[in-house]
Amino acid sequence: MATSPPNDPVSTARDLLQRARGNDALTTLQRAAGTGNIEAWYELALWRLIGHPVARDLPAARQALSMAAKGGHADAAMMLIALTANGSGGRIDWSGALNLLKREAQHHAHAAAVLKLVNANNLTEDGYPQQKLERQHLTDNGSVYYIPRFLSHNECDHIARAGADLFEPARVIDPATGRNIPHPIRTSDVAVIGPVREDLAIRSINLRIAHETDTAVDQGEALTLLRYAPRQQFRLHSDIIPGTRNQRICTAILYLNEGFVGGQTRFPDHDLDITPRRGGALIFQNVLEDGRPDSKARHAGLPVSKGAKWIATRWIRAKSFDPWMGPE
Ligand SMILES: O=C(O)CCC(=O)C(=O)O
Ligand SMILES: [Fe+2]
Repeated sequence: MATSPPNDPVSTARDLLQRARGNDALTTLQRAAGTGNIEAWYELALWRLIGHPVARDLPAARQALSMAAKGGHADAAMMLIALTANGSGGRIDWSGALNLLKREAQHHAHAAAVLKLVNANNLTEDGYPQQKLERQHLTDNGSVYYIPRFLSHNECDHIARAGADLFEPARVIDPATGRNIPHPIRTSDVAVIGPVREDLAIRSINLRIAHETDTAVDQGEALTLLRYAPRQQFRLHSDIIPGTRNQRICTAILYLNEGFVGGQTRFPDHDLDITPRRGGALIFQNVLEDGRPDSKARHAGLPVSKGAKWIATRWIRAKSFDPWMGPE
């Protein structure tokens, strides 16, 4: 049965795409965008970000987001602000992004909430903290340490919300069969808070992690949200990636909640169990001074037996890491 043709340009374009008429789809959107249709600009921006059905072009994506944002598109504005701050498709520009957010906050409640989170911190003009936080060394050589007041409770809630709609069960490709199978080690649900979702509250947290670990912010992989339901766990493992040229030198685990049963982070070789406390950050080195993997850094997220455990992990590489490239 024939369906009646959709009458808005975005639906029309998507419909054309479904029928493998990519060029017509693009023309439809570009025409609509030319008449000031902000949904068409937004859709064009998404295509440029995703890299389908057109090539990925981050500067062009930002241009399109800017057009949509100027017309009042709230999601486009938030994405533009994220990309401006993290330097996707342009130079890193915290203060430019903050100015955009201040303007946006006058019209949209979500932007106002993010601005409030950012303003609760005393930041440099590049968005970094002014000083380091109090830390507790858990090993003699300082390879594992804990920062009890790393996040405010509002920041914990914000991180949890920033990725919650993206949760999916952890999976890996089975090398034997090539099939996508449940992850044998990590049974939690995972959600990656990538560069497009790195709003200024998330960005300021990523900058804080860089500051505390004496690393450059672009060494960090995207902040990843993990949620463990009862019986879920992260079995004993090392965060090291075998054979990579850009090793995960250290890891920051942010504890977003408490009140569940179980779920401690255990380092068997240090005889260390860390009980998650809301707002705390556990940071540890995965490599020795000479850069070789530290076998004692292996650790586990013990099974949760009651309630849900929420954390956010940032794995930090030896050199800069491009969040727009897939895993190597
Ligand atoms: O859940 C935990 O406590 C450990 C998480 C972990 O090992 C990781 O995210 O790499
Ligand atoms: Fe780990």
